[in-house]
Amino acid sequence: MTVKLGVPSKGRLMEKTFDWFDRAGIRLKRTGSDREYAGAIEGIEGMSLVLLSAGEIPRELATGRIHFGVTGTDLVHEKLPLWETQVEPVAELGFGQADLVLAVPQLWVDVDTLDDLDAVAAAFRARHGHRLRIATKYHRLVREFLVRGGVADFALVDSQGATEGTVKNETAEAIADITSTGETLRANHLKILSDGLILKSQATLWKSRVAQVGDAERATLERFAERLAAVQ
Ligand SMILES: Nc1ncnc2c1ncn2[C@@H]1O[C@H](COP(=O)(O)OP(=O)(O)OP(=O)(O)O)[C@@H](O)[C@H]1O
Ligand SMILES: O=P(O)(O)OC[C@H]1O[C@H](OP(=O)(O)OP(=O)(O)O)[C@H](O)[C@@H]1O
Repeated sequence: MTVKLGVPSKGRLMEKTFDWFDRAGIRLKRTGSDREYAGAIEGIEGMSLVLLSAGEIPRELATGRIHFGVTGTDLVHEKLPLWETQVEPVAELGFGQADLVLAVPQLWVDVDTLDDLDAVAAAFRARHGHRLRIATKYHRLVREFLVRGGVADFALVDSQGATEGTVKNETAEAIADITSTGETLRANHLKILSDGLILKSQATLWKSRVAQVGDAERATLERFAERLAAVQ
Protein backbone atom coordinates (compact mmCIF):
# COMPACT_ATOMS: atom_id res chain seq x y z
CA MET A 1 0.00 0.00 0.00
CA THR A 2 1.12 3.56 -0.66
CA VAL A 3 1.02 6.55 1.68
CA LYS A 4 -1.77 8.73 0.38
CA LEU A 5 -1.55 12.53 0.24
CA GLY A 6 -4.81 14.42 -0.44
CA VAL A 7 -4.57 17.91 -1.89
CA PRO A 8 -7.15 20.38 -3.23
CA SER A 9 -7.97 19.57 -6.83
CA LYS A 10 -8.48 23.18 -7.91
CA GLY A 11 -8.91 26.71 -6.72
CA ARG A 12 -6.67 28.98 -4.73
CA LEU A 13 -5.03 26.27 -2.66
CA MET A 14 -3.98 23.83 -5.38
CA GLU A 15 -1.15 25.64 -7.14
CA LYS A 16 0.36 26.99 -3.94
CA THR A 17 0.28 23.50 -2.46
CA PHE A 18 2.14 22.16 -5.49
CA ASP A 19 4.74 24.98 -5.15
CA TRP A 20 5.19 24.28 -1.43
CA PHE A 21 5.92 20.58 -2.01
CA ASP A 22 8.27 21.49 -4.87
CA ARG A 23 10.46 23.20 -2.31
CA ALA A 24 10.73 19.87 -0.49
CA GLY A 25 11.79 18.17 -3.72
CA ILE A 26 8.41 16.45 -3.97
CA ARG A 27 6.71 17.04 -7.29
CA LEU A 28 2.93 16.83 -7.32
CA LYS A 29 1.33 16.83 -10.72
CA ARG A 30 -1.98 16.39 -12.36
CA THR A 31 -2.06 13.67 -14.98
CA GLY A 32 -4.50 12.94 -17.78
CA SER A 33 -6.71 15.58 -19.36
CA ASP A 34 -7.51 19.00 -17.85
CA ARG A 35 -10.79 17.67 -16.54
CA GLU A 36 -9.48 14.41 -15.14
CA TYR A 37 -8.91 14.40 -11.39
CA ALA A 38 -5.86 12.16 -11.52
CA GLY A 39 -2.44 12.95 -10.13
CA ALA A 40 0.97 11.56 -9.34
CA ILE A 41 3.88 12.23 -7.02
CA GLU A 42 7.48 12.29 -8.24
CA GLY A 43 10.64 12.56 -6.21
CA ILE A 44 9.64 10.23 -3.38
CA GLU A 45 8.93 6.50 -3.46
CA GLY A 46 5.79 4.93 -2.05
CA MET A 47 3.41 7.90 -2.07
CA SER A 48 0.34 8.54 -4.16
CA LEU A 49 -1.66 11.70 -4.78
CA VAL A 50 -5.41 12.03 -4.30
CA LEU A 51 -7.08 15.16 -5.70
CA LEU A 52 -10.05 16.21 -3.59
CA SER A 53 -12.28 19.15 -2.78
CA ALA A 54 -10.71 21.22 0.04
CA GLY A 55 -13.96 20.75 1.97
CA GLU A 56 -13.78 16.95 1.80
CA ILE A 57 -10.19 16.56 2.93
CA PRO A 58 -11.05 16.73 6.68
CA ARG A 59 -13.45 13.80 6.36
CA GLU A 60 -10.99 11.72 4.32
CA LEU A 61 -8.35 12.26 7.01
CA ALA A 62 -10.79 11.42 9.79
CA THR A 63 -11.82 8.14 8.16
CA GLY A 64 -8.17 7.28 7.42
CA ARG A 65 -8.67 6.98 3.67
CA ILE A 66 -5.74 9.39 3.25
CA HIS A 67 -2.65 9.59 5.47
CA PHE A 68 -1.89 13.28 4.86
CA GLY A 69 -3.98 16.14 3.54
CA VAL A 70 -3.72 19.84 2.80
CA THR A 71 -6.64 22.06 3.69
CA GLY A 72 -7.53 25.14 5.72
CA THR A 73 -7.71 25.21 9.51
CA ASP A 74 -11.25 26.56 9.17
CA LEU A 75 -12.49 23.49 7.30
CA VAL A 76 -10.88 21.03 9.72
CA HIS A 77 -12.27 22.79 12.80
CA GLU A 78 -15.72 23.12 11.24
CA LYS A 79 -16.07 19.60 9.90
CA LEU A 80 -14.34 17.62 12.65
CA PRO A 81 -15.72 18.42 16.12
CA LEU A 82 -13.09 16.09 17.62
CA TRP A 83 -10.32 17.17 15.28
CA GLU A 84 -7.55 16.89 17.85
CA THR A 85 -8.21 13.17 18.23
CA GLN A 86 -8.50 12.58 14.50
CA VAL A 87 -5.80 14.71 12.87
CA GLU A 88 -2.52 16.36 13.76
CA PRO A 89 -1.18 19.56 12.16
CA VAL A 90 2.23 18.87 10.61
CA ALA A 91 3.06 22.23 9.00
CA GLU A 92 1.41 25.58 8.43
CA LEU A 93 2.01 26.33 4.78
CA GLY A 94 2.00 30.14 4.86
CA PHE A 95 -0.78 30.73 2.33
CA GLY A 96 -4.58 30.61 2.23
CA GLN A 97 -4.59 32.96 5.21
CA ALA A 98 -8.09 34.10 6.01
CA ASP A 99 -10.14 35.09 9.06
CA LEU A 100 -13.56 33.71 9.81
CA VAL A 101 -15.50 36.75 11.04
CA LEU A 102 -18.94 37.92 12.04
CA ALA A 103 -20.12 40.97 10.11
CA VAL A 104 -23.20 43.22 10.16
CA PRO A 105 -24.44 46.02 7.88
CA GLN A 106 -22.31 49.21 8.06
CA LEU A 107 -25.60 51.05 8.52
CA TRP A 108 -25.98 49.53 11.99
CA VAL A 109 -23.94 52.33 13.57
CA ASP A 110 -24.86 51.34 17.12
CA VAL A 111 -23.72 47.75 16.70
CA ASP A 112 -20.01 47.25 17.29
CA THR A 113 -19.76 44.25 19.65
CA LEU A 114 -21.39 40.89 20.37
CA ASP A 115 -23.23 42.52 23.29
CA ASP A 116 -24.68 45.08 20.89
CA LEU A 117 -25.65 42.28 18.52
CA ASP A 118 -27.39 40.41 21.33
CA ALA A 119 -29.45 43.50 22.18
CA VAL A 120 -30.37 44.03 18.53
CA ALA A 121 -31.23 40.34 18.13
CA ALA A 122 -33.66 40.40 21.06
CA ALA A 123 -35.31 43.60 19.75
CA PHE A 124 -35.40 42.15 16.23
CA ARG A 125 -37.32 39.09 17.38
CA ALA A 126 -39.83 41.16 19.33
CA ARG A 127 -40.39 43.39 16.30
CA HIS A 128 -40.38 40.88 13.43
CA GLY A 129 -41.62 37.73 15.13
CA HIS A 130 -38.65 35.70 13.90
CA ARG A 131 -35.02 35.47 14.87
CA LEU A 132 -32.23 37.55 13.39
CA ARG A 133 -30.71 35.49 10.59
CA ILE A 134 -26.99 34.96 10.16
CA ALA A 135 -25.87 33.43 6.86
CA THR A 136 -22.87 31.10 6.88
CA LYS A 137 -21.45 27.80 5.77
CA TYR A 138 -19.57 27.41 9.08
CA HIS A 139 -22.53 26.33 11.18
CA ARG A 140 -20.73 24.61 14.03
CA LEU A 141 -18.01 27.23 14.60
CA VAL A 142 -20.42 30.15 14.37
CA ARG A 143 -23.01 28.63 16.68
CA GLU A 144 -20.36 27.82 19.31
CA PHE A 145 -18.88 31.31 19.02
CA LEU A 146 -22.24 33.06 19.42
CA VAL A 147 -23.35 30.92 22.34
CA ARG A 148 -19.99 31.48 24.07
CA GLY A 149 -20.35 35.22 23.38
CA GLY A 150 -23.80 35.34 24.99
CA VAL A 151 -25.84 35.93 21.84
CA ALA A 152 -29.08 33.99 22.20
CA ASP A 153 -31.72 35.05 19.69
CA PHE A 154 -30.35 34.10 16.28
CA ALA A 155 -30.99 31.61 13.51
CA LEU A 156 -28.28 30.37 11.19
CA VAL A 157 -29.21 30.17 7.53
CA ASP A 158 -27.11 28.12 5.18
CA SER A 159 -25.10 29.88 2.49
CA GLN A 160 -22.54 27.89 0.51
CA GLY A 161 -21.21 30.87 -1.50
CA ALA A 162 -21.68 34.59 -2.17
CA THR A 163 -22.57 34.81 1.52
CA GLU A 164 -21.95 38.57 1.73
CA GLY A 165 -24.78 39.05 -0.81
CA THR A 166 -27.41 37.53 1.46
CA VAL A 167 -27.91 40.78 3.41
CA LYS A 168 -28.67 42.78 0.28
CA ASN A 169 -30.88 39.93 -0.93
CA GLU A 170 -32.73 40.04 2.38
CA THR A 171 -32.24 36.38 3.20
CA ALA A 172 -30.13 37.29 6.26
CA GLU A 173 -29.43 40.28 8.53
CA ALA A 174 -25.78 39.41 9.25
CA ILE A 175 -23.12 37.01 7.97
CA ALA A 176 -20.20 34.92 9.15
CA ASP A 177 -17.63 34.15 6.47
CA ILE A 178 -13.97 34.06 5.57
CA THR A 179 -12.27 37.35 4.78
CA SER A 180 -8.80 37.98 3.47
CA THR A 181 -8.37 41.47 1.95
CA GLY A 182 -11.75 42.65 3.30
CA GLU A 183 -12.79 43.77 -0.17
CA THR A 184 -15.87 41.58 -0.43
CA LEU A 185 -17.17 42.79 2.93
CA ARG A 186 -16.60 46.45 2.01
CA ALA A 187 -18.19 46.04 -1.42
CA ASN A 188 -21.28 44.62 0.27
CA HIS A 189 -21.46 47.38 2.92
CA LEU A 190 -20.67 45.10 5.82
CA LYS A 191 -18.41 45.67 8.84
CA ILE A 192 -16.74 43.20 11.19
CA LEU A 193 -17.74 43.40 14.86
CA SER A 194 -14.81 44.57 16.98
CA ASP A 195 -14.94 41.23 18.87
CA GLY A 196 -16.15 39.30 15.83
CA LEU A 197 -13.04 37.26 14.97
CA ILE A 198 -14.09 33.61 15.16
CA LEU A 199 -10.99 31.85 13.84
CA LYS A 200 -7.73 32.60 12.02
CA SER A 201 -7.14 30.09 9.27
CA GLN A 202 -4.41 29.12 6.85
CA ALA A 203 -3.58 26.22 4.58
CA THR A 204 -2.08 23.45 6.72
CA LEU A 205 -0.63 20.00 6.12
CA TRP A 206 -2.49 17.55 8.37
CA LYS A 207 -1.66 13.96 9.30
CA SER A 208 -4.42 11.46 9.95
CA ARG A 209 -4.20 9.86 13.38
CA VAL A 210 -6.25 6.88 12.25
CA ALA A 211 -4.92 5.92 8.79
CA GLN A 212 -3.38 2.44 8.79
CA VAL A 213 0.39 2.28 8.57
CA GLY A 214 2.15 -1.04 7.94
CA ASP A 215 5.86 -1.82 7.85
CA ALA A 216 6.04 -0.93 4.17
CA GLU A 217 4.63 2.54 4.77
CA ARG A 218 6.83 3.30 7.76
CA ALA A 219 9.96 3.78 5.65
CA THR A 220 8.02 6.10 3.33
CA LEU A 221 6.78 8.11 6.30
CA GLU A 222 10.34 8.61 7.50
CA ARG A 223 11.49 9.78 4.05
CA PHE A 224 8.52 12.13 3.88
CA ALA A 225 9.26 13.60 7.32
CA GLU A 226 12.90 14.23 6.31
CA ARG A 227 11.81 16.08 3.19
CA LEU A 228 9.32 18.20 5.13
CA ALA A 229 11.94 19.12 7.70
CA ALA A 230 13.98 20.61 4.86
CA VAL A 231 11.32 23.23 4.01
CA GLN A 232 10.48 24.30 7.54
N1 LIG B 1 -10.32 34.97 -0.01
C1 LIG B 1 -9.59 34.00 0.51
N2 LIG B 1 -8.27 34.14 0.65
C2 LIG B 1 -7.52 33.13 1.15
N3 LIG B 1 -8.02 31.93 1.50
C3 LIG B 1 -9.32 31.76 1.36
C4 LIG B 1 -10.17 32.76 0.86
N4 LIG B 1 -11.43 32.27 0.81
C5 LIG B 1 -11.35 31.01 1.27
N5 LIG B 1 -10.09 30.70 1.59
C6 LIG B 1 -9.60 29.42 2.13
O1 LIG B 1 -9.50 28.47 1.10
C7 LIG B 1 -9.88 27.18 1.56
C8 LIG B 1 -10.84 26.55 0.58
O2 LIG B 1 -11.95 27.38 0.48
P1 LIG B 1 -13.35 26.99 -0.14
O3 LIG B 1 -14.17 26.31 0.88
O4 LIG B 1 -13.86 28.24 -0.74
O5 LIG B 1 -12.99 25.90 -1.17
P2 LIG B 1 -12.93 26.04 -2.74
O6 LIG B 1 -11.63 26.65 -3.14
O7 LIG B 1 -14.18 26.69 -3.22
O8 LIG B 1 -12.89 24.50 -3.10
P3 LIG B 1 -14.05 23.40 -2.98
O9 LIG B 1 -15.37 24.08 -3.22
O10 LIG B 1 -13.66 22.45 -4.07
O11 LIG B 1 -13.94 22.78 -1.62
C9 LIG B 1 -10.47 27.38 2.97
O12 LIG B 1 -9.58 26.87 3.93
C10 LIG B 1 -10.60 28.88 3.12
O13 LIG B 1 -10.26 29.34 4.40
O1 LIG C 1 -11.72 39.41 1.82
P1 LIG C 1 -11.65 39.03 0.38
O2 LIG C 1 -10.23 39.08 -0.15
O3 LIG C 1 -12.59 39.85 -0.46
O4 LIG C 1 -12.05 37.49 0.23
C1 LIG C 1 -13.19 36.97 0.86
C2 LIG C 1 -14.05 36.19 -0.08
O5 LIG C 1 -13.32 35.08 -0.64
C3 LIG C 1 -14.11 33.89 -0.47
O6 LIG C 1 -15.05 33.75 -1.47
P2 LIG C 1 -14.78 32.95 -2.83
O7 LIG C 1 -13.98 33.80 -3.74
O8 LIG C 1 -14.22 31.60 -2.53
O9 LIG C 1 -16.25 32.80 -3.37
P3 LIG C 1 -17.51 32.13 -2.68
O10 LIG C 1 -18.32 33.27 -2.15
O11 LIG C 1 -18.18 31.40 -3.77
O12 LIG C 1 -17.03 31.22 -1.56
C4 LIG C 1 -14.86 34.16 0.83
O13 LIG C 1 -16.02 33.33 0.93
C5 LIG C 1 -15.21 35.63 0.71
O14 LIG C 1 -16.42 35.83 0.03
